[in-house]
Amino acid sequence: MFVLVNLKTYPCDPVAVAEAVRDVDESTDARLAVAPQAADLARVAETGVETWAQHVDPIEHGSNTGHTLAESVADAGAVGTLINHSEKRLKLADIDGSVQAAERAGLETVVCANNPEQIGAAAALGPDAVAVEPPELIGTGTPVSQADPDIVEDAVEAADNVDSEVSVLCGAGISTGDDVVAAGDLGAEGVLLASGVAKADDPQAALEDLVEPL
Ligand SMILES: O=C(CO)COP(=O)(O)O
Repeated sequence: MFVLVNLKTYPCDPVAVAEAVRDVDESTDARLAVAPQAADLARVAETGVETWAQHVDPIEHGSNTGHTLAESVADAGAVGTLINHSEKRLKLADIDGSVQAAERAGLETVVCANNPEQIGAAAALGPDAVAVEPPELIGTGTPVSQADPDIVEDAVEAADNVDSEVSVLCGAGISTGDDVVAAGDLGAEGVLLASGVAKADDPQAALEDLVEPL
């Protein structure tokens, strides 16, 4: 299983969480990674943890003030990027452009979507993976893999119908090892999660619990 920890703009210490993710990664067969804010990418990557961006824009080098260039994200040490997170939604054409920009820069891509119908559309754009995250469950602590298992199974089917090479992750409310196991049982190859680790008093202990059954 792939466990991708999105730090959003939570007031955690990104380097401390990154070090915890790195240390737990060494003790498990699961693949762990962390997605800090763009401004924190370089110092997070310096810890040695697998580092992802939260977003890249559908642009090239040039006059694009305030945008996030995929090549700069890669130069800062990221190996992948989220695209179209529920909290950073893009137009379809821009999702397509961001996937192309990420691929141009050698970044792995996970395109997020709200439901299985959108997952099918996202898979058609050729990312490495898609992630289904029902917005109403994000940050609630109610895990999608238990509260809405159909949405995960339907997302897996929708992606498979379009392109069987595209992996499916799920996210929202996932905070325990049981939640991750349930996601895997529904066909997901990984989970996206945030508050369960980024807002935990002890992020390392939260991560150890998450990967313990994997
Ligand atoms: O949005 C998410 C991950 O990208 C999910 O957030 P929570 O794990 O806090 O529900």
